[in-house]
Amino acid sequence: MNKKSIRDVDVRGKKVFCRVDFNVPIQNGQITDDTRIRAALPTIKYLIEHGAKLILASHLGRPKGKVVEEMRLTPVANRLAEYLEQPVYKVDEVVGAEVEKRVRELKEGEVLLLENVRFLPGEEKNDPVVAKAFADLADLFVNDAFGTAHRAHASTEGIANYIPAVAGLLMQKELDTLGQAMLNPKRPFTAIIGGAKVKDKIGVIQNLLDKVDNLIIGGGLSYTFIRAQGYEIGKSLLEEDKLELARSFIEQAKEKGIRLYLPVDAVVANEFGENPAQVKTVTIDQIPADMMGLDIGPKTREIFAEVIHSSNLVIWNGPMGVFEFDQFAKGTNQVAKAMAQSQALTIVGGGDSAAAIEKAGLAQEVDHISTGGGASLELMEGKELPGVAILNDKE
Ligand SMILES: Nc1ncnc2c1ncn2[C@@H]1O[C@H](COP(=O)(O)OP(=O)(O)O)[C@@H](O)[C@H]1O
Ligand SMILES: O=C(OP(=O)(O)O)[C@H](O)COP(=O)(O)O
Repeated sequence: MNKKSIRDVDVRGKKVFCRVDFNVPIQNGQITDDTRIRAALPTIKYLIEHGAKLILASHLGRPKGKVVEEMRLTPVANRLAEYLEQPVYKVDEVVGAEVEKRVRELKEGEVLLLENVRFLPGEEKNDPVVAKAFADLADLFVNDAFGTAHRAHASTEGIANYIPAVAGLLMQKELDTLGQAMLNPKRPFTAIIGGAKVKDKIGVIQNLLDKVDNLIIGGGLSYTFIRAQGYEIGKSLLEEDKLELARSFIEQAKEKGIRLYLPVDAVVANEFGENPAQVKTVTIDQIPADMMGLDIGPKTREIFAEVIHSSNLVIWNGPMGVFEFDQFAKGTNQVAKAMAQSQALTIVGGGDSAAAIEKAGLAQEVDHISTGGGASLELMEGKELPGVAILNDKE
């Protein structure tokens, strides 16, 4: 990495604004997977041990510029305090007089966590006023939020226009590991894309088509492709305005000789939820009009696992189904298992995919779990991430 890191600067006695990605899944006020909090610990501990006055900032979910009570970072502050075995002071605001006062009171080695930065409308707009307000709190900006490095927001990019900016240890590790894997990718190279952020992920497929040998598409994302193939998908997730694009990807894959694998069967339900009244497995051309696909079916699971076993590099981003509910977790679990058993270099990216592999108890069996889904995909496509580009270069 040609960017400066926290090891290249003196942080003692300095106020350090450290952007982390604490966007963890929370259900009923409880954190269900804290991988991202644990991943940020090396940087946080380094800064504490080296005498920084640490201001931590993160987003949680997509509150769209408004205060959403369930998206406060309080449970995160509590969990972090347990890991650090020291208090994590928490403010209920992102900027303002109270925040400034608490920052002034910070002593070396103490930690203050700001409220969810996306409560401010200016965060995602990368409003210079907000970026400057963040910068005014600190002497140094540390970006350790790899999972959000593909967003040019006030706390990930804008702030670096005003104060010195360096990478954290997680950011450095992610960039080095993923960069290394993509330098000379082992072949056959397989990418598995799933999940629900269709709009975000469909774009990366264009570039992946120039890199991979096999492309597997599952999860919510796959239904736009299944529809593009001409099948009825009932009430399944559909991104209508991406149908043309999906069609063109199917064509391009054919022309380029890339094997594109889409689900051939699905587990469908009459409603979205843990225990729908009707659940059944159907072939992909038989999805009833009043049902929705919530997982890949058994035949698809088998095919996807075979492709994984025959590859030498596999990147996986996004669950194959609504894995949060056990009866729709089989596809995701089978992919996780195949990844774990594979001899290939295996890289898992994304909050939910990481949570799924953690939940399956297979986290130790893959080569790298990236804390970024969209970010790792964009990096592997060859794009420069705005939250990295803005950091100070090594001299
Ligand atoms: N068939 C489906 N229909 C609706 N949602 C789905 C489906 N398959 C997966 N999902 C949902 O996708 C979400 C994860 O998507 P995404 O955020 O894109 O993944 P990641 O965080 O791994 O990048 C999960 O909450 C999961 O329930
Ligand atoms: O969870 C995240 O991304 P991911 O789902 O691609 O892993 C990051 O925290 C970024 O969140 P965002 O996609 O709402 O900007």
